[in-house]
Amino acid sequence: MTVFKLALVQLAVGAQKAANLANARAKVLEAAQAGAQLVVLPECFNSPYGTQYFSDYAEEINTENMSESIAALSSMARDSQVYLVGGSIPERDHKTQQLFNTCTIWSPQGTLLAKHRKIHLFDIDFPGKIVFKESEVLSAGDSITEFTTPWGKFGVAICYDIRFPELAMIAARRGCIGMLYPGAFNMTTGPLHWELLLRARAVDNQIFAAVCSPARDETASYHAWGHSTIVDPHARVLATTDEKQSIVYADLDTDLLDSARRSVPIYSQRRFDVYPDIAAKK
Ligand SMILES: O=C(O)CCC(=O)C(=O)O
Repeated sequence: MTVFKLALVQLAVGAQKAANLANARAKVLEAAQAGAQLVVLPECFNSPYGTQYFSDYAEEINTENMSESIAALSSMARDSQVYLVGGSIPERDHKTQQLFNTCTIWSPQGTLLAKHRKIHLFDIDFPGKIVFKESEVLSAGDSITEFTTPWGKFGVAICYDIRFPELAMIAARRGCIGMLYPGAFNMTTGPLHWELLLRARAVDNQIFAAVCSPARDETASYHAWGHSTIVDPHARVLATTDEKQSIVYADLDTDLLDSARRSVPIYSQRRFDVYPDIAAKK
């Protein structure tokens, strides 16, 4: 049996970047103190969420010459000795000047393990409820992201990416034991789909899945749903919260992967003679 502790930091995020970074650092250290070995921060944790903010808060991701948020992430991983999925920040590509919504993933030594640029941009028009068009300012990433820990591999994707089951399916079939999603759903699609999508990704693939939101700020232009949640390979909710700043913890037992897959053996029942295996390497 291998058990490790996952923590989701549902962070209160405001307009001051330095305060957001200091708060993230304090909460990551608190999670590590409580025994967490893998910690996730929310989507857009260094800036308020909104297309009007991305350019002002954007940073280049350069480990040779670290900018404010990148240096903060590296040192919070190192000082707390955890694997850190660093939520996301608006990234400015040095060469093209394009902006991306990007998650960086850090080792307990503070080295960059991987980076995920949000692949599916959040462009929705829910009449009378919410219109949001990330593509007005952001460009989309074009690669699938995973990283390795002592407990197994994890796939990473950002918020709206969770609606595209292919990413979790590919990660799981390539051996990932879980999907980690920094996210920031809203007051319309949060109650409708947040938990449903997370549990669907888990049950489809019999993996762990977790989604980490910012806390809700009623004074901000975007009201995040909150409710950061961790589910197991049976798609049971292991831990969740409300809309306020908090840390959500769960002990993940990797034996559950085998037991879920033995009980409902979809891994050996797939019919790639009838439909293609989208995870097959071309
Ligand atoms: O898919 C949704 O309903 C919300 C997605 C979102 O908020 C995002 O991608 O940032």
